[in-house]
Amino acid sequence: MPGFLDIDGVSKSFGGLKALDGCSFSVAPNRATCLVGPNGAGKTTLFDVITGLLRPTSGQVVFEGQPITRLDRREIVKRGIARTFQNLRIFDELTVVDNVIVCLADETGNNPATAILRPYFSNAVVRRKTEQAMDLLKIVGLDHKAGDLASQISFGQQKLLCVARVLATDSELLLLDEPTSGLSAKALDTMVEMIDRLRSLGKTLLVVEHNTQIVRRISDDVVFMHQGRVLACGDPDTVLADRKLIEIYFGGALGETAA
Ligand SMILES: Nc1ncnc2c1ncn2[C@@H]1O[C@H](COP(=O)(O)OP(=O)(O)OP(=O)(O)O)[C@@H](O)[C@H]1O
Repeated sequence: MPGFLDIDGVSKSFGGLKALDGCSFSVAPNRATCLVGPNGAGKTTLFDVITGLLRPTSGQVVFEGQPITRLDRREIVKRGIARTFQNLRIFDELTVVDNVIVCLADETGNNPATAILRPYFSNAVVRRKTEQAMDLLKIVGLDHKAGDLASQISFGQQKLLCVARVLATDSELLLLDEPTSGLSAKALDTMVEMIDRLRSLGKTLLVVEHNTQIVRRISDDVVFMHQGRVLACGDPDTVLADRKLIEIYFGGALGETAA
C-alpha cells in the first residue's frame, strides 16, 4: 500500500561516489519523520532528489501515489512539497513580510519575481497578500518583525522565517533541513515548539536533525542513513537504542551526546 511519500530504491551517484545507494522508505501522513545519520550519509542529497533539485540516477519518488521523480521543482512545490535549506536562502535585502509574500501560493504560480512585481499589484492584492503573510508570521511569532530587513533579525528568527516561508506555499509535506542547528537553547526550544505546532496544523514533516535529544523530542518515526543507505526505520526509542547504529553515528564513541 503506498505511503504519503514513498522513496523507492533511490540512488544518486556523483561520478564514482554513491551519495544515495538504493534508499527505500515511506513517510506516513501527519507525522514527523526524522532523517538521521553521520555527516555525508546522503540526507541533503535525498532532500534535493525529493524536491527536484537533483534527478536520481535510478529509483522513484512517489508522492500521494503519483511519481514525481521527473517533475520540475516548481511543479513539485505545486504538488505540495516545500523545504528549508541548511544555508537558509532568505532574501537579506527584502523585509521579513516580503520574504513570506514571495512564497505565497497563489495565482502567480509561486513566481519568485512576485516581490519585484509588488509595486504593480493593485492595492487590494497587496493588502490580501500582506494579510496572508502576517497571519503566517503570527504563527511563527515574527509578526512584530514584519517590517525589518531579513538581514537584521537574529539567526533564530531567520530560521523561523524559513518556516513561515514553507508554510506560505501551503504545502502538506514540509522538509526541514537542520532546523535547530546553530540555535541558542532558548531559540531551540522555540523551534521544537514550532515543529509540534506544524504537526498540530496537520502538516507532514521530514526533518534532518543531528541532535539525538531533539530527535527524541520531535519525531514519531526515524530513518537512519549511512553512506547513502537506509540502515533502519522505526520509532525513535528503538532506532536510537540500537548500539550498532549509535556507534556508527558517533564514530565508535558509545553513548549519546548532543551532536
Ligand atoms: N554536488 C555534489 N557533487 C559531488 N559530491 C556530492 C555532491 N553533493 C553531495 N556530495 C557527496 O555526497 C555525499 C552525501 O552528501 P550529503 O550532503 O547528502 O550528506 P548529508 O548526510 O546531508 O551530510 P551532512 O550531515 O554533513 O549535511 C557526501 O560524500 C558528499 O560529499
